[in-house]
Amino acid sequence: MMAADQPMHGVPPSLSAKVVGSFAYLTVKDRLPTILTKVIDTIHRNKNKFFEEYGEEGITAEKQTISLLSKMRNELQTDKPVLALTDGLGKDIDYWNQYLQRQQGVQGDQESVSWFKSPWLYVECYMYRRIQEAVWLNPPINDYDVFNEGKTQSFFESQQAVMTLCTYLEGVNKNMEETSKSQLLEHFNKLLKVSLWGNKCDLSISAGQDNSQKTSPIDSLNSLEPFILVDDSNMVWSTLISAQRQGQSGKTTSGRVDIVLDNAGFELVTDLVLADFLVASGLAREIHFHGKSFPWFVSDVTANDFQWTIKQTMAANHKWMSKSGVQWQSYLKEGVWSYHDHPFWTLPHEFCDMAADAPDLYATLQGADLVLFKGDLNYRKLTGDREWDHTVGFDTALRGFGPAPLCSLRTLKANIQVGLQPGQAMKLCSQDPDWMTSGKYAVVQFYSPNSEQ
Ligand SMILES: O=P(O)(O)OC[C@@]1(O)O[C@H](CO)[C@@H](O)[C@@H]1O
Ligand SMILES: [Mn+2]
Repeated sequence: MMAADQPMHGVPPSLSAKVVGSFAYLTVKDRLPTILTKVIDTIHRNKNKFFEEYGEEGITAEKQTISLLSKMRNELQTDKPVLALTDGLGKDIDYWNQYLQRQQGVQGDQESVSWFKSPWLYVECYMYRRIQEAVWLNPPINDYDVFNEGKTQSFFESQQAVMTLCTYLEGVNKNMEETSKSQLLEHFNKLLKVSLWGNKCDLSISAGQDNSQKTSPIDSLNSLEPFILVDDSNMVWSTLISAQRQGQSGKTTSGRVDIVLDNAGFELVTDLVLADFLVASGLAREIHFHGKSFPWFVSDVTANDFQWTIKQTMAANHKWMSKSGVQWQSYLKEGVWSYHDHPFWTLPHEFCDMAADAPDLYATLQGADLVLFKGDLNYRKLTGDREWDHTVGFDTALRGFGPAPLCSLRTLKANIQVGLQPGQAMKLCSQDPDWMTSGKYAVVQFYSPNSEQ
């Protein structure tokens, strides 16, 4: 395993809070402590609930969890060394602690692996793992999701947009038989872009503030088009088409699409709608969703969020929304859709380490005809969260990661972006200095290991 920031020929250094004034620095200095404070506040506000459920034991657990979290906030703010994990509960402990040791090896003995001196990707992931450690160490509240309130609220606040989207989906699916290939392509493009822009709605960039979708997601697409900096959607389409095979009976079968999910709330609904369309249109035979095994980066999808969202959609008092929910539930039941999680998704590793460090997950992804990676954090892990030149190819930044044809659907919320045209970044910088971190711009960036020379 390569630890982040390891000096390697031709590979740029990791983004880090050690660059004072950088986005990484501001995140570690301001956004992460704000998120921690909100977590502490949420646990405290739920004190009565814990008491009602568990009596005095619940209160003791609440106090101890808060005390561990305050201690961590203090370590962060005073740039203390990153500590080894001690909960002994997760299957991931050895990976985290080995990663810390390697990081120490990279930085050398003179400099400690501390919050502001280490790679941003590492310390940011580590904070979420330590939040989970604090919760896990404190039964009986150890299955409490500290981000649940924000995720459910963001779902309810996007109701109007969800209804619009499900109504649109119904219109598309109802006429599927008579749909020409060019109309199908048009629908595909729209729903792929809806899923792309759904990524604007994460709660980590806003440090937990409301960031839900209020306007019609379909109507906004045209005006958002100029903000897509790289648009490889035609390659996603051709990958799906070339995965289609003629069976012996003359029936066409299509490929398997894996979606590496990002946020719950509106973004998840956009992903489910896209997945529904892919299956209903015959562009995909099977969808595998990949989520997180514990609460992560404020709004990321866990198994619980996934099931809850489908149940809520089914129970909605809106004809097309509930119809969609019922359909999704039956796709799951029939195995056309499936939900998976793997500890690797909640490790700090760059994806180029996956083949060596999580060979089982790598092999799973190799079974897909197309893997869609949602969101900013997945993009950071795809590209290693490094100071790449903006004109470096996506394939170069992937550094050998390529289990299957893949595509990143990401709105830009961290200062990393590869695969741009010469001069494109400079122009953006002069027009809009925050272009990499505001979530206003997006990319649909594709790579296929099959097209390697
Ligand atoms: O992966 P997501 O949900 O699109 O974004 C997660 C995110 O908000 O978290 C970090 C902020 O701290 C940024 O890297 C990134 O923008
Ligand atoms: Mn996220």
